[in-house]
Amino acid sequence: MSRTSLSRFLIEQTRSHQTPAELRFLIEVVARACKMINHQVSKGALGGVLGSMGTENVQGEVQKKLDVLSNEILLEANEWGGHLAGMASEEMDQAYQIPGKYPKGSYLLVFDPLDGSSNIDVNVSVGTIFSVLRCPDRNGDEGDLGEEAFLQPGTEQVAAGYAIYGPQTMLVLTLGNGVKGFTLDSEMGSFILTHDNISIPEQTAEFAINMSNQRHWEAPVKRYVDELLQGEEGPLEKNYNMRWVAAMVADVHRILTRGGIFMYPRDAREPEKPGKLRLMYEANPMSFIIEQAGGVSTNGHQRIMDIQPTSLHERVAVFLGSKEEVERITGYHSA
Ligand SMILES: O=P(O)(O)OC[C@H]1O[C@](O)(COP(=O)(O)O)[C@@H](O)[C@@H]1O
Ligand SMILES: [Mg+2]
Ligand SMILES: [Mg+2]
Repeated sequence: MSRTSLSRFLIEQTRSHQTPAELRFLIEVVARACKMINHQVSKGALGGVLGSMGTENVQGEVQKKLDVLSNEILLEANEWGGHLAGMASEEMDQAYQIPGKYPKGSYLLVFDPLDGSSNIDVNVSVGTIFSVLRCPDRNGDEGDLGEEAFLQPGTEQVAAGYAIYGPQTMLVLTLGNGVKGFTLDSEMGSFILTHDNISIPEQTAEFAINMSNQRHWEAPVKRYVDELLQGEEGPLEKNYNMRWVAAMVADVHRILTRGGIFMYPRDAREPEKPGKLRLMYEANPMSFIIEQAGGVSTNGHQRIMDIQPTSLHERVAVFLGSKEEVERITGYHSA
């Protein structure tokens, strides 16, 4: 059987003028970093990588050892080989400018180095999410690359992807022309194309939401989930199943595989924040992938990828997945 590795797929993309060589190298470097993170994650207690660092990130969340280690792996790999102007991450207060390289690199890399990190210590799937933007032309200004360069709507992404470290390790990627899934062949050390043209069914009977927050939700979300729970006897006239892995990567991966709707709405716990998930390095890359697979992604009011970010660590409400259900809950927000 002839197999297509990620490298071969990317070379073909470049040959057919769909992906500039520089972007190809950048994706290769990110994929290599994901393999290294996978290796660290899989060591578990044997590698002394479980547990917390005793530090907090800029968002006041306790950092796990693997959050910090994964961030360092991505930074180090891309600093030297990534064709980048800068990087930004969930685990860093400020954007990071590639030393001495600017303005050579044409791209910006934004990432959540380890998503679902509360799952690490209980041996449940986690992942890495990334998004690639073009570095804006700064008209010869060689000063510090500030946060503003990164504040681009999701529609400006040139690539997005995630790695999932689960029973199988996979890399799921979009370059803006569909979604491909690659499975890590750990004996060969290569990602192999196993899921060509991933597409999400328009209809679904499966939802994902953290139900423990129900009392804090806004009225449209309460109404929608109440209708889901009524099943065949309710207005939606079918029975729904529920799943919640507590790692966006794993919940989105399930939706790409068999459909579904994922919701992390804003709620009354922290009313000043418009949701829990981060726009730049969780919601935007996942929305790009979901849309490229034929799904829909909104914040209840508008398409997530149309939102103009105002800060690096901005949060957003997220409703994404199968078209019919995402459009239904989005409609309830304006009813
Ligand atoms: O624990 P909760 O509130 O259900 O939140 C789960 C959500 O939080 C996240 O874990 C946040 O990601 P991080 O682990 O990168 O902070 C999402 O992946 C997931 O959907
Ligand atoms: Mg995350
Ligand atoms: Mg994280």
